[in-house]
Amino acid sequence: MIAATTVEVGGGEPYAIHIGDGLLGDSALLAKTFRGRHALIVSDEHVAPLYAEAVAAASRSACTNVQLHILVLPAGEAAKTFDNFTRVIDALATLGATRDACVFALGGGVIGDMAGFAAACWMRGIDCVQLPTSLLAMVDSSVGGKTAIDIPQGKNLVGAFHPPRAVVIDTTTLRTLPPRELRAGLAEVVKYGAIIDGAFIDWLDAHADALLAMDATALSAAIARSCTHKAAITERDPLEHGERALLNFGHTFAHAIEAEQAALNGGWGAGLNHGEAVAVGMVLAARLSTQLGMATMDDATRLTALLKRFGLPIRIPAGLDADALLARMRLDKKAAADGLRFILWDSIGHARVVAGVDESAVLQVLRAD
Ligand SMILES: NC(=O)c1ccc[n+]([C@@H]2O[C@H](COP(=O)([O-])OP(=O)(O)OC[C@H]3O[C@@H](n4cnc5c(N)ncnc54)[C@H](O)[C@@H]3O)[C@@H](O)[C@H]2O)c1
Ligand SMILES: O=C(O)C(=O)C[C@@H](O)[C@H](O)[C@H](O)COP(=O)(O)O
Ligand SMILES: [Zn+2]
Repeated sequence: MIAATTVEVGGGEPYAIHIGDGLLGDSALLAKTFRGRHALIVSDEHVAPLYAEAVAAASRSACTNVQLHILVLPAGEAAKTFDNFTRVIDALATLGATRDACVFALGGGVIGDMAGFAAACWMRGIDCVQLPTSLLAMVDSSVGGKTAIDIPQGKNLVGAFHPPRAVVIDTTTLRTLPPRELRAGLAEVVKYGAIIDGAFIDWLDAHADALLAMDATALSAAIARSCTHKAAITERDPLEHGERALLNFGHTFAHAIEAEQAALNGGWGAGLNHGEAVAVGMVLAARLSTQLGMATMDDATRLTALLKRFGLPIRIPAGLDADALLARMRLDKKAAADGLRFILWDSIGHARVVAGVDESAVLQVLRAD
């Protein structure tokens, strides 16, 4: 049994991130996060059969007259659509959810983003408690309040900032997570080391085998350190006016890869998943930093080696065209009138926003892969 930890997120809308074993069944904890009588548990077809009943039981014992519904959506990136968003809204309407209602987002980042967006929109904003069950959702998507759905033109293009009421991370749910999804989550863990915590990269190097073997102590430590970074950055800059953009390291490339794969292969989720695309994107961002004379090639090589060790892809998938990827990047949310903005680094652990990046340098990096 690993000792439970809490990371507090301050600012205008403070909340707590609870990390520990078995927390989904902790009715006293759920009672603290739940104000009203209506509860909608939104989950997916893989996660709901495993964990939705535990959350429902805890909600019923937290509030004896709770009106509760469990909505089960298809799993995976292809489900992060307007249609499924509408299904969440319909479920809230059918439940008769009042302003003190709560949406419990039980699943990976897809469910967290989509259910969170519905909570942001219903009656202009009701509580959303994030109950992440994938490593990626535990270390990244459940914290910070970015919610969204995908549209054919790009990832997360329709969404809102809506901080959760609380985040409850039950680390025992990782026991059922498929290995590929564990590795995808490790990509976003590596990201924190890459952007602001070089010592974390040393730690990840030293604990890579333990993490891949699902060692509970190593995983809990990685989750807590990642959440602490994400909490601190999003507390200081909740709406991405500045520093928060660092969390987008690798994402200009990753989102272009994900969108282009979707266009060529018949929908979102084809090919690399988000974490895998971020791994490739971080390698490309590191190489672009070298190309622009900001950083040495040694740092890019070290990052690439760590991602490879975690079983993550490090190259653009075959068949994706460099010009098509560049065109996708022009709709990146960080782009502005002065052109593309990338998160690049001076060295491991020292990233910054770079505006007005020359497209020819980007193309050179894409073509060299
Ligand atoms: N809002 C943010 O700040 C933020 C941050 C990072 C990523 N994201 C978004 O998150 C999404 C990716 O999230 P993801 O990687 O969790 O993908 P996901 O939600 O598709 O989950 C991955 C797969 O694992 C399954 N799964 C999840 N937990 C499980 C468990 N405990 N046991 C068994 N199966 C389980 C899911 O059913 C799914 O098939 C992307 O859409 C990405 O854009 C958002
Ligand atoms: O929280 C953030 O800010 C991030 O950028 C975290 C990213 O890992 C995440 O993929 C996010 O959804 C990307 O945001 P977007 O604004 O580029 O869609
Ligand atoms: Zn991401």
